[in-house]
Amino acid sequence: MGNFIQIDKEIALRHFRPIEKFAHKGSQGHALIIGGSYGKIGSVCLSAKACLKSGAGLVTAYIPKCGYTIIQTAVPEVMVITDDYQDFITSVDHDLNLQAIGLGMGMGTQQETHQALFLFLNMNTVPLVIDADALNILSLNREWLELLPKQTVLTPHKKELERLIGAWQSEEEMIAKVQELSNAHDIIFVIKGAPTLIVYKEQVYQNTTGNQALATAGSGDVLTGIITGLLAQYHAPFDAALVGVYLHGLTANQAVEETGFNSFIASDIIKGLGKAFLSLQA
Ligand SMILES: NC(=O)C1=CN([C@@H]2O[C@H](COP(=O)(O)OP(=O)(O)OC[C@H]3O[C@@H](n4cnc5c(N)ncnc54)[C@H](OP(=O)(O)O)[C@@H]3O)[C@@H](O)[C@H]2O)[C@@H](O)CC1
Ligand SMILES: Nc1ncnc2c1ncn2[C@@H]1O[C@H](COP(=O)(O)OP(=O)(O)O)[C@@H](O)[C@H]1O
Ligand SMILES: [Mg+2]
Repeated sequence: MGNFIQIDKEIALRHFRPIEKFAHKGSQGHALIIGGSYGKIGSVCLSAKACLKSGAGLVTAYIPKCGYTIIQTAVPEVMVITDDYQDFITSVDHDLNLQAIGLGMGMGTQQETHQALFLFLNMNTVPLVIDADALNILSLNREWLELLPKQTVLTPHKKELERLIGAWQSEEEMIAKVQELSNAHDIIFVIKGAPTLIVYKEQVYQNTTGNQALATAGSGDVLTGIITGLLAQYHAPFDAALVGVYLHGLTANQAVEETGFNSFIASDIIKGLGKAFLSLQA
């Protein structure tokens, strides 16, 4: 591993913005989570709940109709807008006043969803966190990177990153290719792994929290929700990514005494966020 800036408690504290005493849900920002398809609505439930439990004031989920009862039952605090189509997203229409949007989890890569993403990116100006299938669709339409707002946060795991930038022979080559895209489009990359790296132009940060308990379905969906929740609270995108990655991993460090590495699931990250936030005090 190169000599990267280590994301520890001191660094995370420097980039963290506590909630003010006289905050109200309107001042804590409104986030939109866009994703889901038949059989993968859970990824949006996880992401939306993580977004709320990261302090966002309001969270709305934009999902296909099949997920309506599921998410309203699973996460009653989250408001819902449904696509016209039953099983996957075919257009993204909303007239909400938003501070952050997280998208891609469980979205699938149907042709109609490609079109929906293209039209959405052409009209969107809200800060974005892009994950999972939205990344996979971007990989098939690389020219759409031009449409992203400045300082958009991308959160690929290694396979999603390979689809986006092509294969690499070394970590140095991977980082060089990522920095090229980061500089060209003003993009923040959260390269999820063990450990996770955050690359933004010339800067490379390495997370110091997390463990193999996180190798479980939905843990990346939860991270997208956490980063989107911090972004909705007016953190700068880089700060939201850095603090989100730090807290996400910290929940695993703090939980394994009880769960072990095997019995820690993505919902446990959400459950552990309170304790992780409490640790983030001087
Ligand atoms: N409850 C729900 O609704 C859930 C919904 N989910 C949703 O499912 C969608 C697909 O997400 P996904 O990451 O599973 O699929 P995809 O990108 O095709 O990767 C598959 C292949 O890529 C590799 N690979 C995977 N991870 C890697 C890693 N960390 N590091 C390195 N390599 C890695 C590995 O390939 P292999 O190594 O086997 O060649 C694997 O076979 C997405 O929208 C997500 O949000 C999930 O979040 C789960 C819970
Ligand atoms: N062995 C590990 N050590 C530390 N973090 C891990 C490990 N395995 C997975 N993770 C973390 O878990 C998350 C996995 O994300 P992802 O593959 O997108 O999950 P999903 O798509 O199922 O939600 C990433 O944040 C990654 O850094
Ligand atoms: Mg993922």
